[in-house]
Amino acid sequence: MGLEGKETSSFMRDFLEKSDGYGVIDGGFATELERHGADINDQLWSAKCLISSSHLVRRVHLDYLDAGANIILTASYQATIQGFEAKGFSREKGEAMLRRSVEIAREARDIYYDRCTKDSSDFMRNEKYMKRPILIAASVGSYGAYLADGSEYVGDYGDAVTVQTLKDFHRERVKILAEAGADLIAFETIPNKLEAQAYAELLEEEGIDTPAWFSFSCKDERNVVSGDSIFECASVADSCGQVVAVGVNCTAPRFIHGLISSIKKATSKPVLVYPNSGETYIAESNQWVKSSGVAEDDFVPYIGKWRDAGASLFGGCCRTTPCTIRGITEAIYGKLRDKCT
Ligand code: MET
Ligand SMILES: [Zn+2]
Repeated sequence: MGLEGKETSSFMRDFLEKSDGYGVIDGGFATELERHGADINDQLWSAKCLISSSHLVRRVHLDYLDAGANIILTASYQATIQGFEAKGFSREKGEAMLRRSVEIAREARDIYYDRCTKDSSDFMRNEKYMKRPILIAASVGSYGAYLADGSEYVGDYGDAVTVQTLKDFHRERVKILAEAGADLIAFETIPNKLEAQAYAELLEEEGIDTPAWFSFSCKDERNVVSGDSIFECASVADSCGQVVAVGVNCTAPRFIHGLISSIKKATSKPVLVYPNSGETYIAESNQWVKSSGVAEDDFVPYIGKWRDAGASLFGGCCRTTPCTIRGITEAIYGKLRDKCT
């Protein structure tokens, strides 16, 4: 049975209230695995590490928790039953790996809490902060991410792909992740309105009671990568009862301020932003390149401005690191502490 509407809608607000009004999301996950030497140049991308490097997945989760994140996303972004099957795994094994992604993140949270009770060596000596609530968000990448050709940065699936195609593609995975014990489902890097509609219908049809967030990848201050307007996309998220936060990820920092304003016009749900480093992904060469003439790898100084514009949850996406997240934590909670004293 689904949660009562009120319960779902207050989920994120309750969490934010317990976290002094703001949330810190983790940073780039796949790119951080890569920085640790993982070879993820693969159709499964970060999910390849679920097969043989769960220790590294857990380590990256822990690094983000140590940096102050209070929401961590699982390594399931590009983990799909179809993708595992294409690699020769049985359906059961594919499903087990999806569940495993949630389990590893939960293990990291347990280890983190356990360590915090024994050790207070970090800058977060504040006991209240160390015992902060931490949410595990099961990451769901778009259909374009499964295609593994950079489609999530283009958003044009062609006429043959309909809402029904997308619902059928995502259905089993979303059900498994919802039942695996995640606190919420993070629909990430959504490239068009069609996929947002598919997710909304799917959540409704399956009566999924795990709260969800919808996060879009955008190409400028007003439009998601397909060209659909962020206002319309955020409106789809707004009308879905299970959606507890709406925002953007894997988008250049320079567009974030304008995007927050557009999203605020479409919804009163909490707004989340976790931009990438501002570099552009080139699918053919599997490389990230600097956008011409713009230096913006450090967006931490803008966090206060984005907060003033109305965002409540902040983190990083591709090519951001635990160092970025530490900066965000200090920007948010440092300021709040000043306010209280
Ligand atoms: N949570 C995913 C990651 O950081 C999002 C990737 S966006 C292409 O790996
Ligand atoms: Zn990203």
